[in-house]
Amino acid sequence: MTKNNEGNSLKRLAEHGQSPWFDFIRRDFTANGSLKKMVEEDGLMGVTSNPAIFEKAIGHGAEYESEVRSLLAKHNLSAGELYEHIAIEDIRDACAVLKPVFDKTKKRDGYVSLEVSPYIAYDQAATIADARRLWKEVNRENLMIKIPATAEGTRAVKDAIADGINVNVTLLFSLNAYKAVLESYIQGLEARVQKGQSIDHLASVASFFVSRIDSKIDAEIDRRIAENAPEAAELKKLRGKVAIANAKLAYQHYLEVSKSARWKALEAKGAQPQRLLWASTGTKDKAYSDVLYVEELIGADTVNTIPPATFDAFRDHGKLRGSLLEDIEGARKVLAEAERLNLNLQKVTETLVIEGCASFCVAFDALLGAVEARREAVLSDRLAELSLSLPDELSPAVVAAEKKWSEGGGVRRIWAHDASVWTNGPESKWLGWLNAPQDGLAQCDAYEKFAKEVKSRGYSDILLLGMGGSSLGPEVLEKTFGRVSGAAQLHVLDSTDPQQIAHFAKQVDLKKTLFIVSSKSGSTLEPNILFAYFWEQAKAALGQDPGEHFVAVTDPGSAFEKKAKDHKFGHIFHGNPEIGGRYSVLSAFGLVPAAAAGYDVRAFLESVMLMVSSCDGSVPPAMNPGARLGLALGVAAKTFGRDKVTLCASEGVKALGAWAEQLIAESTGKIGTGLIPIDGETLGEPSVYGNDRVFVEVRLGNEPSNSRLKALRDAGHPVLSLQLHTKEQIGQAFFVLEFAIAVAGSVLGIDPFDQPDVEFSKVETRKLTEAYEKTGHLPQEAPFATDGTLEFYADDKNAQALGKGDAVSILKAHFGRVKKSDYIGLLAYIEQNASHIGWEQDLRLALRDALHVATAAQFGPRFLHSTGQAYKGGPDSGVFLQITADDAADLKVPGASYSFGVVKAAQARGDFDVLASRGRRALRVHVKGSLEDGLKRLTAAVKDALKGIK
Ligand SMILES: O=P(O)(O)OC[C@H]1O[C@](O)(CO)[C@@H](O)[C@@H]1O
Ligand SMILES: O=C[C@H](O)[C@H](O)COP(=O)(O)O
Repeated sequence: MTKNNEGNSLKRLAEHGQSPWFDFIRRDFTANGSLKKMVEEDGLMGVTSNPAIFEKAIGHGAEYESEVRSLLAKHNLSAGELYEHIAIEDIRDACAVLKPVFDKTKKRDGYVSLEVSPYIAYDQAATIADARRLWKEVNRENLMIKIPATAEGTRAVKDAIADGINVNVTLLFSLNAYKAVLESYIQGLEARVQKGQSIDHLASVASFFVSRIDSKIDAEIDRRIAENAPEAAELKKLRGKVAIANAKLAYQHYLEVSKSARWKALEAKGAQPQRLLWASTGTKDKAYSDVLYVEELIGADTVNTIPPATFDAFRDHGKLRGSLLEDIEGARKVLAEAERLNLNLQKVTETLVIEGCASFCVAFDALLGAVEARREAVLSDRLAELSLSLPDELSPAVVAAEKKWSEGGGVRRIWAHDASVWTNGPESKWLGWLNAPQDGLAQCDAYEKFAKEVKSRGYSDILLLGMGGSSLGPEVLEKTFGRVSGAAQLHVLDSTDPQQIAHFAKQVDLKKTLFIVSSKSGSTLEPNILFAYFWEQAKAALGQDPGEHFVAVTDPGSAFEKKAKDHKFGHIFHGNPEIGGRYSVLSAFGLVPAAAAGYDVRAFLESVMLMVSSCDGSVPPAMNPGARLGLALGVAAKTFGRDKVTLCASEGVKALGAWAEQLIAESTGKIGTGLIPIDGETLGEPSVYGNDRVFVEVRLGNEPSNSRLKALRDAGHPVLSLQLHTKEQIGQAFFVLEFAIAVAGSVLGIDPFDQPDVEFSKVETRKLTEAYEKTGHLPQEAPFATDGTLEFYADDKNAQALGKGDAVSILKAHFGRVKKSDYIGLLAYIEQNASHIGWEQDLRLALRDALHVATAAQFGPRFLHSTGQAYKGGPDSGVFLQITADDAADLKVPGASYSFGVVKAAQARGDFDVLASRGRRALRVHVKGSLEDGLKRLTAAVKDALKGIK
């Protein structure tokens, strides 16, 4: 059929039964009337979008900026949510412009297509769920949901059609795939008919891609011609021919099915055919006509979605003829020839689907990354910022890891609770922390009511009793925010040291103290015995049962919950059993003490939610602070041996380090691997560090960055900086670090949510306290050497390695065992007070500066619930000096035959036994008599010993 080639060629496509659609969308184009003009003047009958098209529009179009700003002014939205708001609005606007076409053509044309997330192209259930969601959200009858024609997508097409959703099936390249798609469409219609539902309002197109096939096949032809293949001449003849031939045969299949009795039956019930839509019709090879893939594919009951340049070109010089039915035999020959010449169209089309899905994912990543960048710019200093300064060797490895995570959907899988991110173990049961801030906001009324009540009761002090995750978070909050005027002072006690307990008991006014006993499990020894002690103290002070002055924070059904009920506690707050202790700060374990101390829990959580959204599954790893930080930490440790995570925080948020220590060590330090956190080690010159360090800086406001960090950066050490603009953003730091450590755990190949080695010390301790209960004393032990008031203890293996000399010689032998990339752990079972902290600092810095290794300065038993896991289960690079002492005074544990002093001694010995049983290099020094004198002597001996170590 030859037609007169005059007038607007685009408009005249209709004469051949073909509908021109536009493969483009952009807000200003719709808003300024350009789209409408095309409808009116060019006979435009539909619009298609895809992730790449939206990437170009939203990612680069300035017109979206104000919308991002106004959306964020009203809600906290993630990049994914922002994108969807914007895209849906664009799609709806275009739907409005096309609605007259839709009405005029009686639902045949006038559609606007929106694609499901490209990330789920191989997941039938997720695809259908996304299709349903988008269909509902957009809520326009002239919407088409685009679904990729993977095997899974093709199956989802049937479900979507059966649901009454208009579908545009995209990324179709092969005849076989097309046949399956058409079958799916028909089955979907049949399913509706069977259910007695109407089918006359439904529309579907099958987007058959054209130019991409030629690009692939032509490239192979060119390669073989360049290699002087003997069949070069025949190959050359196929250039630019295969895609069109392939499309023509697809159309033949369409015509055949249209004639079938099965189809006629549906047609009789009002079914519209699933038209073939020629996609990818922009000319990629400049050697071909710029309207090639329009001119050669004109035929009845088809659509061509044309990109802007091709649209203009066709309007300008496109020629019309009914090309689609021309020379079908010739098309068959082209394909047979391609087969004979081994161009392997089947393989090419399979590859193109995979590549198509992958490239839409890349485009979507770029789009979401661009939206996230806009979001960050708008939120500005309401959001903490992460910046990574990575040395040359580490940087590409981290970028590669980000790419791998992007391709593997790691972040999305975390949010989907997919345990295969880690070891495919029980991890999915420990991800409640991801939603803790949101859950906390939902419970804010209860926290606020509690806060009011605490205030109205006029407490002077709040004493929190707990260990590890139950104490470290509240401690950070107290040290960071301090006392709120008019509210009580929060104290956190996490020790069995009798001096320390007595000190706390003296510090508070027992009559006006609210006690918070925090224990997830409810079975941890320390909070239980501390509760027993302070219950008695409060009772004596108040002269009555003090139940109403006690609050429990514990997981539902725990042993402590029962105790709290029996003791008629004023409040019992439940934790979430799907959150481990070290991940619990943004749940009741942090929020209850925060509320009691008068902190604004709601504002705090609202700020955290901004970071939650930054770490969302929609934010590509390269832009996602949680993923970036975690990948940098994981890769630095795993591939470059930089496993000493050296924490360095501004004065105002310095307390964060102790919390981060537990998170890092207990989460990652196991099965011989892990990150070793180093907190509070004053920064030194680059010369005192080995290449096993990564520095994590947490900066607050305008507090200057530690000047030494610059020298460290210059010396090639990685510095990962988190800039907090306000103290409140410490909540954001909690979340981003939690996320990062989960990611690092994946890189290390471990389950970051268990703590397999902690239990061992508890067992050893229990054995010792039980022995005490029976015999009235701890099992005898003898030092292997004594020097004045310093007694040295160790297992046989360590003792033999250290010899029986004086303190200096033993310490020299012990620290002489330190090798490059080891770390030293000082584990002091003494009161944690300013003077002892200073003493430990002095000693650790002397060790670091002499031996150039990382040093950890800890107090027992507190660290047992924190870094203790890594010291036992992590890499065998620790050299430990345990310090114990005679207690100047002791305190009885009510209801037990032992005292706190005995518990502490048993804990130290249990800890040592496990270190020794793991073959760790460990030495215990016990100070007899005056502790202060003994500590001085010990420091002097260590310093002397260091002089003799090369
Ligand atoms: O809150 P709980 O159950 O008393 O546990 C306290 C701490 O003890 C540990 O289980 C380690 O012993 C930590 O993981 C936890 O934070
Ligand atoms: O639906 C339309 C397709 O997404 C589009 O035509 C793809 O074209 P391309 O191959 O030029 O990317």
